[in-house]
Amino acid sequence: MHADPNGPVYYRGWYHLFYQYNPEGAVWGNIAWGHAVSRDLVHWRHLPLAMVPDQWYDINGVWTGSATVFPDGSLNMLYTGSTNASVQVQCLALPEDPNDSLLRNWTKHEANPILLPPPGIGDKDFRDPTTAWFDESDGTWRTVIGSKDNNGHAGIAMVYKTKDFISYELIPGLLHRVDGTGMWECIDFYPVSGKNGSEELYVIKESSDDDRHDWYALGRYDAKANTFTPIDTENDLGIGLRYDWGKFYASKTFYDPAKERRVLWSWIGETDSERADVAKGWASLMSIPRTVELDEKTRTNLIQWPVEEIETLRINSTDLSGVTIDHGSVFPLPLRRATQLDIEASFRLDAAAVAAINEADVGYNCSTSGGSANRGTLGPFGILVLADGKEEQTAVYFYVSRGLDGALQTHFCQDESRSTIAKDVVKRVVGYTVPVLDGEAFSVRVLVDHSIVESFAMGGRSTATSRVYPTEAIYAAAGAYLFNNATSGTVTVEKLIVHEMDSSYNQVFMSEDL
Ligand SMILES: OC[C@H]1O[C@@](CO)(OC[C@@]2(O[C@H]3O[C@H](CO)[C@@H](O)[C@H](O)[C@H]3O)O[C@H](CO)[C@@H](O)[C@@H]2O)[C@@H](O)[C@@H]1O
Repeated sequence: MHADPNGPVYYRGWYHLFYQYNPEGAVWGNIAWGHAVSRDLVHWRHLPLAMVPDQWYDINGVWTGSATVFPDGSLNMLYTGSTNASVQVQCLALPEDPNDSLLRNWTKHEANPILLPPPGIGDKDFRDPTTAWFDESDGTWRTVIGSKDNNGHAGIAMVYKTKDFISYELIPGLLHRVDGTGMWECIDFYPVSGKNGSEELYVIKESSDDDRHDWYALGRYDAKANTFTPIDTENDLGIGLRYDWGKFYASKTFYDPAKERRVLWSWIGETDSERADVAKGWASLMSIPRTVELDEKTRTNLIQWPVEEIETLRINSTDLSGVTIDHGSVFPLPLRRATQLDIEASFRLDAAAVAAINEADVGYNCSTSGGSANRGTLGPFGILVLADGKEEQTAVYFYVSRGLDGALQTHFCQDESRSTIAKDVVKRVVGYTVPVLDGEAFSVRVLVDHSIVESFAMGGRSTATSRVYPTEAIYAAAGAYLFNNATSGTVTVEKLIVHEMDSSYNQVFMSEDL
């Protein structure tokens, strides 16, 4: 099985993805670093393991880490080792041959471990160093390490400074702390642009060991004071914004200098049983890589979007724009094949129906309000994918409600409850509210690939990823449908373009790939 993406980096023409990997089975354990490379983020070649647990300081696992690229183009890797006594320590690894653009062999530094848990921090609560950044004020590199403080069950982020990546000094105070959020795994910390001269903000992300979700907050970083301050305390880290409302954990970003963008990857685990993983001999996927930007229109959230290279897999495209769907109806899409799709859709509600709802409907919640079967005045409406027209379907939908203040509120949800008739599968309805600004249509992009649905609402303001295991809605029996399950009003499908997607076969690296 594989898990967390590690040390993603662009090096000498190749995108590198390392990842937590158990070479010995389909369950977590014996953690080494798997390694794959790509020229385009779409076609991948597997390389031999980059690092294995072979030293006393990482014999219980070569855990998560990050790459740092220096101004001269060289790079290093910081990672967590789980020692022979299961203490979490930080370690340094360097490419054995910097001229090898494939970065096949790594040397663990002789000074390892280079950092031990500081006083007051549990031996098992000190892991996952971030990519380091350079602080001009004192000429040191800074890296963040996540932990927890049992006093208040707080998640905490500590910053270390170093000149040589061998000796470190803990900067007094904490970069950030939020009570009640528990251990912060796999912290990420990076600036997001201020385009058009607007102020740059910072993103801090933690993977919550308590609830296994990736939470982020937007805020300001004061390097001198060593503090991150959220722009909105109600959306502080671990309590407000999530990268994705579905299955999405231990993610990591890197800056891609080739295309001047920040790219995000995540571990998408299985939601069926461990027994099923063992039977099939593998477990988990990596998400489609996503670009991450600040939403300049709202400045309250990020925008995530599949990297543009994914579009090279588009084959047949069908334009079905302009359809109107009446309330209480389902419309089958005339597609040749519906197991691998990239769907671009936008919807407009009947203005009269919107004006007609006066009563506040504040209690709507994707997870607890009955999913796509529960009918309201303005929703649910959207798309059914991996659907056989009978028993199996995954619904991707919007539901619009009116708040106590009279304003409309839009929920973007993904309903897995009918995704399979198989037992022993976790099936939920996931999702949350998504900002929709005046005049905007309800837009969604849905990527479907047999057992995964990755959806991006409102240009990427909100996303939801579901692992699904259809047993009937497969191959030729899988279809896609538009639906409007509202009790009144029509929905006009302003745009609907469905692209069939080609497969991207990933193979072992061959010399001719060079
Ligand atoms: O692989 C270690 C790195 O992965 C991270 C984040 O995913 O920690 C995962 C974590 O949980 C794994 O082990 C659990 C069993 O102990 C298992 O239940 C779970 O499914 C696994 O993902 O690994 C440690 C140690 O077990 C545990 O505290 C974490 O939750 C990351 O923090 C590690 O560097």
